Amino acid sequence: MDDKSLSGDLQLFSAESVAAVPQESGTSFRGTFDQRLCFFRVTVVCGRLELLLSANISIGKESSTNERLDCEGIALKLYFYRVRYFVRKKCQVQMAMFCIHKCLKCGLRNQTLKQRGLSVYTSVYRVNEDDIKEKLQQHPGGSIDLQKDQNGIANLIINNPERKNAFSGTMMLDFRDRVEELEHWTNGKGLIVRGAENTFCSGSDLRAVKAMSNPEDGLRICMFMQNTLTRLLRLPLISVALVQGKALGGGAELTTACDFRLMTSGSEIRFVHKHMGLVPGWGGATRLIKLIGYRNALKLLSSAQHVNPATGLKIGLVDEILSSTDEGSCLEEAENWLNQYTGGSSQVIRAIKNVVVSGRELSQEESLKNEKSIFGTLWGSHANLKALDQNIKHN
Ligand SMILES: CC[C@@H](C(=O)O)C(=O)SCCNC(=O)CCNC(=O)[C@H](O)C(C)(C)COP(=O)(O)OP(=O)(O)OC[C@H]1O[C@@H](n2cnc3c(N)ncnc32)[C@H](O)[C@@H]1OP(=O)(O)O
Repeated sequence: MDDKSLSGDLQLFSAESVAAVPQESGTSFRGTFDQRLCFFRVTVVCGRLELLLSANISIGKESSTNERLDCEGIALKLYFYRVRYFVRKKCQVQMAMFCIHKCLKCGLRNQTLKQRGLSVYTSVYRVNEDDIKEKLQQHPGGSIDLQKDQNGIANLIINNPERKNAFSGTMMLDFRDRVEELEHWTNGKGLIVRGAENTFCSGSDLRAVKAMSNPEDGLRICMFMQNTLTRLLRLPLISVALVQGKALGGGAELTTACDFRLMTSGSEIRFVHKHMGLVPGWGGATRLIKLIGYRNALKLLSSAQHVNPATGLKIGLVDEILSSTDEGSCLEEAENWLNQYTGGSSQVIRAIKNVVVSGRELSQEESLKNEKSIFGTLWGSHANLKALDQNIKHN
């Protein structure tokens, strides 16, 4: 693994961001830099506030403006787009520019001065994660299991069958850790998200929900899960939710954080939030609208209706109805379905996911820039040269 740790002081140069960040607290950062991908993940710490940001970096030689700083002969420029965070009141920082100094112990000098990185996606927030971590730890049960195979396909398994795979507190923490592990899995191409023992997931563990039913904890859990599911959706892997049995509440929301959904006959997806006196809080409503449109999303959320495979297919929530129902055969079917999209070089598959996600999440201009940058990483690459050598015909 090429990752290097960085830490140091942080200077904020955008007037807007300076105004938004609490000035009384020292601002510092810690982070990791993936040298292979030129991808930088950093947690900015302002007192009790923590922002989790990720970006690629462009390395150039000029250094004159405020946003650039010459570090050991290499100017670093980090752009964080649309940084959103919450202190007591909501703040939004547009285009915060960070400059890093005294931190380049990682030998960036030896890097090629060529931009090779992944895109700069909008960042996700992370507020007082430690506070909620302590509380989540008090609600144990089940696990989130990750199996990665040699072909670049992983299985992420929600494993708490005694409670129909409801998410206990520790499972939420596990889930975040497994997603982080996948973020670092550079050979990966595809991901199947499924539940143990023939059912998907019944949402949050209601015992934990009851114990943390105050609004403060509710918001913290909501942000924690939004963060993790956003990271899941942005993984450079083609992901599929294999829905067997029931996907309820948070479980239904989880299906929307995958690129595709496959359902077995007899299974159902159901946004039961209305009946719980709630709306989705794990980002499920936001994603659902993108998947099935405003009107269909409004219908599903306001009726809390059961979505069976046929309805799911009709409204575009579901991509395929699987013919098998037993666990092993379903999994095999799901793997075969996914293989249609994950064949070939992992670099290319990951790049495809990258440009598609950035096309959806970024402005047209930002996405075009990202596409150019990703294109630049592939032009003349091994896969590209090999294809040229083979003189392929596409008829
Ligand atoms: C909506 C907000 C959202 C969030 O943002 O956090 C949530 O996800 S809240 C949770 C929403 N989900 C539910 O309300 C599910 C409630 N449970 C059911 O509807 C049913 O249990 C089921 C999931 C449809 C399964 O029904 P069935 O097949 O008949 O099995 P059982 O009912 O006997 O369940 C077995 C066992 O599992 C326990 N269980 C199921 N789901 C949960 C859950 N989410 N949290 C805690 N425990 C759950 C169920 O209580 C049974 O246990 P015992 O009663 O001890 O036998």
